[in-house]
Parts: sequence; structure tokens; C-alpha cells
Amino acid sequence: MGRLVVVSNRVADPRKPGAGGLAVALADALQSSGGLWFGWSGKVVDEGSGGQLRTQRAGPVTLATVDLARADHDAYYLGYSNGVLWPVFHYRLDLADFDAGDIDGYRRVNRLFAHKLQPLLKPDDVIWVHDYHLIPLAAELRAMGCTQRMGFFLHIPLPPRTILAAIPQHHWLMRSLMMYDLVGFQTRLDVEHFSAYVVHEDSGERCDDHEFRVHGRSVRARDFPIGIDVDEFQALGREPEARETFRTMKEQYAQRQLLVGVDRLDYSKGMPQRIRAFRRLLEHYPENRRVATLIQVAAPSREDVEAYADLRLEMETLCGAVNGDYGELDWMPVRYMRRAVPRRRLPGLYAASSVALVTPLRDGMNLVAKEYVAAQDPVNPGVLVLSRFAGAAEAMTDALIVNPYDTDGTAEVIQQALRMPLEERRARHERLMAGLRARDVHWWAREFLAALQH
Ligand SMILES: O=P(O)(O)OC[C@H]1O[C@H](O[C@H]2O[C@H](CO)[C@@H](O)[C@H](O)[C@H]2O)[C@H](O)[C@@H](O)[C@@H]1O
Ligand SMILES: O=c1ccn([C@@H]2O[C@H](COP(=O)(O)OP(=O)(O)O)[C@@H](O)[C@H]2O)c(=O)[nH]1
Repeated sequence: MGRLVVVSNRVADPRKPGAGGLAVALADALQSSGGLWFGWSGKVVDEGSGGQLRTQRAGPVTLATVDLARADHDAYYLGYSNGVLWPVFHYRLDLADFDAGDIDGYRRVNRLFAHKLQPLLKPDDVIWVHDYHLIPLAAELRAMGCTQRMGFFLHIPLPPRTILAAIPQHHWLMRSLMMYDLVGFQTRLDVEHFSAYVVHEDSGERCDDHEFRVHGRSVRARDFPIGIDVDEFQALGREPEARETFRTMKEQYAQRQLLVGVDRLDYSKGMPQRIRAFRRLLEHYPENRRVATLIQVAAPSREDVEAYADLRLEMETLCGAVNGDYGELDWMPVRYMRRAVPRRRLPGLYAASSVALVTPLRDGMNLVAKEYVAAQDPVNPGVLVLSRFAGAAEAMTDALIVNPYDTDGTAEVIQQALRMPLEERRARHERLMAGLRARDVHWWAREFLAALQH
């Protein structure tokens, strides 16, 4: 295979530990072939100083990053990517701001990326673009004469065509997507939504399971569910920081049963619904009072987007109310932290918790669900409560599956998780682990790249 070129909005140094699931995945693919990783530097600079390209070596990988001027960042990242595409792709038309006029900034940054990337490309490079920020990148590169193989992976869900069609520029956006040779999705459901769009909105045709003809081009689309690096995550759990976190939690909560939620503070993650379900658990099953404690980590995210600020207030009100109504001198039902926990501490927190609540209203995959399972002691594992609306639920059928909109139903399932006999916990954990190992992050990168080269 030719050199691998990865393009994503965020770029991380693959030599640094704990860079996150996606970074570990891409680093692995890049490390074996050597290659180039291109994207935003993470820096927002004054008008006029944007667009500066910097390259640096990180082992066999070259990192090439571009600074963004304030106006470009605000329109491309906050405005169109996270104010239009993110809510609509997560089925939240009510939260999308279609009038902001940010589409120009989105196009401008994709064009800027194409212009900065093109001189770095070689004719036999294989280009792998990631996520909704960069859908039009292939079209921009092709317009500049690039003929390399180009693949795209969407990390978030693709909604049904009737929802997608609410985006005023949906025809342009989906036409841009068809300029890739291969489009990867997290789940089979996303592929079905893609297919329905191509056939009914774009007068295209589905030739077989994965092959489509539209606008005179062939494009392939398939599900490639992303996994985690199980060995890497388990090794992290044996490091001093994770062990110390485990010990501290076990000591502090020796008389309690811990439940854990770890999410970015994002409306797609269903945190308010989760707090309500936990409250219902305390109401309906009073034996959990003074016993069950929910630790909810909420990592700040995209704070300049209005819907995220509203969510922050809602969470503070809900958590305050549960603690005010049910808390005792020596027990608080919810420990809510609006702060990220370093990834190297997470295996300890997961291992100390009897139950994980992963209950998004809609999620591309959700790697926390997989990390929680990987961190469990197989002799005495905890139980995963998982939303049917997370991409992870398509394969993790041995989790306890819930509908997060159903407060009573979720409370009942949490009770079932807290009371699950050891034998059943072990059996479910064993099957979940087999699934994680069979389709880990290395499998994901290998499968996608093999398909891209056919
Ligand atoms: O870059 P940010 O704006 O800070 O957001 C963080 C990432 O969030 C999204 O993650 C998605 O990818 C995960 C891995 O495939 C998946 O498990 C999860 O369900 C998705 O929400 C986003 O898609 C990334 O681009 C962001 O970097
Ligand atoms: O405080 C936090 C919260 C999350 N994460 C990591 O961020 C990733 C979140 O990925 P996921 O797929 O669950 O959701 P996303 O945030 O990408 O939508 C996981 O690897 C988590 O371990 C972390 O390190 N610290």
C-alpha cells in the first residue's frame, strides 16, 4: 500500500500515552505504514495569521497542522460543524441553528485544508478523512486534480433522510460525500440511512450490499464499528495512577455500591435523563438510599455553543435537587463533576464501580461502554447499562439495554444491574469481552484500509 495520509479535525501526537481512542487507533495504523497526519493545530489565532502550516516528526509519522483564524474557527467548528451538523446528525433538529450563515466558513476551512494538504501529497498516497467537520474535503481535493484513493469515516450517526433533508445544503453535502471511494459508518443502521438517502433523495441506485451508483460515480459504503485497544487499556489499568484511583474509591465507598457515568458534557449523552432515572431508582427502590452513589464525570465540551451552556445549568439543577431531597449527613446520592478525569485514572474508576450508566439519546459508538467492560475484573465484574441508541448497542447485546427516554424502565434495569447474581455477571462479561477482542481498534483500522484499497 502507498503512504497513509490521515486527515481529522483533531490531531494528537501518537507517541503520547492516553491520547484517546481515536488517536490510539490512527496512531496504530500510521505507525505500521509510516505516514502523514494532517488537521487543525487546536490553536485559534488573530485574523490574518490563520492558515499557517507547521510540520513536526513524531517517530515514523509526520504531523502537519494548520492554525485557524478566529472567524474561521467560529464558523467552521462552533457554527456549522457543531451548531448544524452535530445536532442534526444526532436527530436534534430543535437544537440546530440553520440561519447563522456559517456554511461559508465551513467551506472556506475545507478549501484551506485542501490547499495546504495538496502540496504534501504523493501520487500513490491513500487518504483517510475523518468525521463531519471534513465531509467536503475530497470534493475540494478532486477539484484540484487529486486522483488518489480517498476514504471517509463518519464517527457520529447518520440520521434518516427525512431528518438529513432539513439541512438547507443537504444535497451539496451528500454530493460531496459521494466523492470518496469508500464511506465508513459505525453501524449497519447508518448504512441503511445512507442507502435510503442515495436511492430516494439522489436518484441513485444500490448495486449490492455495499456498492452504490450515484451522479455517474461508484461509491462503496459499509459499517466498520470502531473498537478500543483492549490490551493498551488493560495495561493502563495496571499503572500506578489507575491502581491508586481504584484503592481510593474502594476505601471511600467501602459501605456503598458505586455507579459511574463518564461523558463529555453533551446533550447527545442523555445525562439529565440518567439523573432522573437514578432519582426514580431511589424513589421506587428505597433500599438503595444511603447505599448507591452515582459518580457522574462531565467533561466540559464546546462551551461557546448555546445548547451546551443550557445543559450545564440543567445538570446543576437536577443534581442539586436529588442531593437536596435525598442526601444525608453521611451520604450524597450524586457526585457530579464538571471536569475531565485524565484517561489514565479511568480504568481505576471503572473497576471500582458496580454499574456503568452509558445512556446516550444518540451516539455514534461510545467508547466509554467498551472501556468499562475492558477494565472489569473477570472474577467479579460490574454490569454495563447501555442505551439502545448508542452505536455500541448493535454488537454489545450482553449489556443491559435500556431506552433512556423511559425513566421508570431505566430505573428498573438499574435495579436489576445492582442485584445481578455473580454467575450472570461473569457470563455476560465473558461474552462482551470476546466481542471487544474480536473487533478491536486494530481490526477497525485494518478492515477499513483493506476495503479502501480494493
Ligand atoms: O473534538 P471535540 O469537539 O472536542 O469532540 C470530541 C470528539 O467527539 C466525537 O466523538 C465520536 O467519535 C467516537 C470514536 O469513534 C465515538 O465513539 C463517539 O460516539 C462519537 O461521538 C466526534 O465525532 C469527534 O470528531 C470529536 O473529536
Ligand atoms: O473525563 C473524561 C471523559 C472522557 N474521556 C475519554 O474520552 C473518550 C470519549 O469517547 P466516546 O466515544 O465515549 O465519546 P465522544 O466524547 O467521543 O463523543 C473515551 O476514550 C474516554 O475515556 C476521558 O479521558 N476523560
